[in-house]
Amino acid sequence: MDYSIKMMRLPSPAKLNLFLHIIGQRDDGYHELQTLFQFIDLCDTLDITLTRDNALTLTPTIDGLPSEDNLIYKAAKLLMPFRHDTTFGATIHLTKQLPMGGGIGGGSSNAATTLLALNTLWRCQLSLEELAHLGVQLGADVPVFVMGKSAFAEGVGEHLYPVELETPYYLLIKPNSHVSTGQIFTDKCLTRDTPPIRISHALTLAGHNDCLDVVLKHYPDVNEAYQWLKHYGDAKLTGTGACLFLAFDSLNEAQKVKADTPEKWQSYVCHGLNASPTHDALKQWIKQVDIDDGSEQH
Ligand SMILES: C[C@@](CO)(OP(=O)(O)O)[C@H](O)COP(=O)(O)OP(=O)(O)OC[C@H]1O[C@@H](n2ccc(N)nc2=O)[C@H](O)[C@@H]1O
Ligand SMILES: Nc1ncnc2c1ncn2[C@@H]1O[C@H](COP(=O)(O)OP(=O)(O)O)[C@@H](O)[C@H]1O
Repeated sequence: MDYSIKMMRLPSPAKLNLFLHIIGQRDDGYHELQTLFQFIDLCDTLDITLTRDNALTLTPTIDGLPSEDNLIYKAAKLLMPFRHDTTFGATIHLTKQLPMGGGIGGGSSNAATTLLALNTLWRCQLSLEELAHLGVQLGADVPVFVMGKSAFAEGVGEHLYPVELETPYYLLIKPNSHVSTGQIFTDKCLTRDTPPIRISHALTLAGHNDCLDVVLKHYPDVNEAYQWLKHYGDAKLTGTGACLFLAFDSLNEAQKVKADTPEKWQSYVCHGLNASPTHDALKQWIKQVDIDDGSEQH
């Protein structure tokens, strides 16, 4: 297989936390969670090209985020020691669509997509479990994107149990606030003692988000959006916010509520997914490269 001048375009999806229970706190201050992750078909796009210059180039620069701090760059750096050939480098172009810092995991998803793409292009041959283990150093949400399946998660999000969930349409609303995850987890009023549930109950339980009350208290704009969305059904917060979501059986119903959404908030209609589209696209790419190489040899 000739990977010498290969270019890959992969989607990098967002996630929702359908519920997020805080069941305790570790000695190092980190909170023990039980959460249900589902992907949605709202995605960034990464164009990754293999180079032979042992360098990493990331474009464009995101305002206020130096390239070295971008999780894409950090993920690529982590994988460098595993390259088949030390001349391998990469250029990566990010087309950002996902709102940042909204609890939908865009940065973690971009990191996971980078690990998956470069593992193939650089012929590192790491297993998904090994990539997830590397990725958790960058953020607790990276492993679920690496593994690529909707999952019930425990620990800080690294113990994953794949599950098949219903796949409704969602209306996703991004209030204008940027919620600080650290601030929410250090709030004295945060509920940290939700009784643990068994995985067998994860799919039947309505579930809740223990961060909701604290986020609503600190961020009036999120509170306003939540009170508004609640009129239409069981509105939920994803992660530590600021994004809110509501499930619908039909696309039409979701679009109707989107049309009513005040313009001051970004809103999106999307579809729940049980498998990450990154993995589907990567499989397609590998198949295509095999076909191309086969036809070149004849
Ligand atoms: C809450 C979740 C749920 O999916 O998602 P997001 O809202 O970020 O999407 C994640 O677990 C977010 O994990 P992660 O992305 O690693 O958190 P960071 O932003 O690095 O955390 C910022 C700070 O929050 C605290 N923190 C974070 C996670 C956790 N389980 N317990 C904590 O106490 C720590 O003090 C940490 O330094
Ligand atoms: N590629 C990236 N995309 C988005 N955010 C990134 C990226 N790399 C680093 N970050 C940083 O991570 C923070 C959290 O981003 P994101 O994953 O979008 O939100 P959340 O963790 O709330 O779901 C951003 O505010 C930004 O500073």
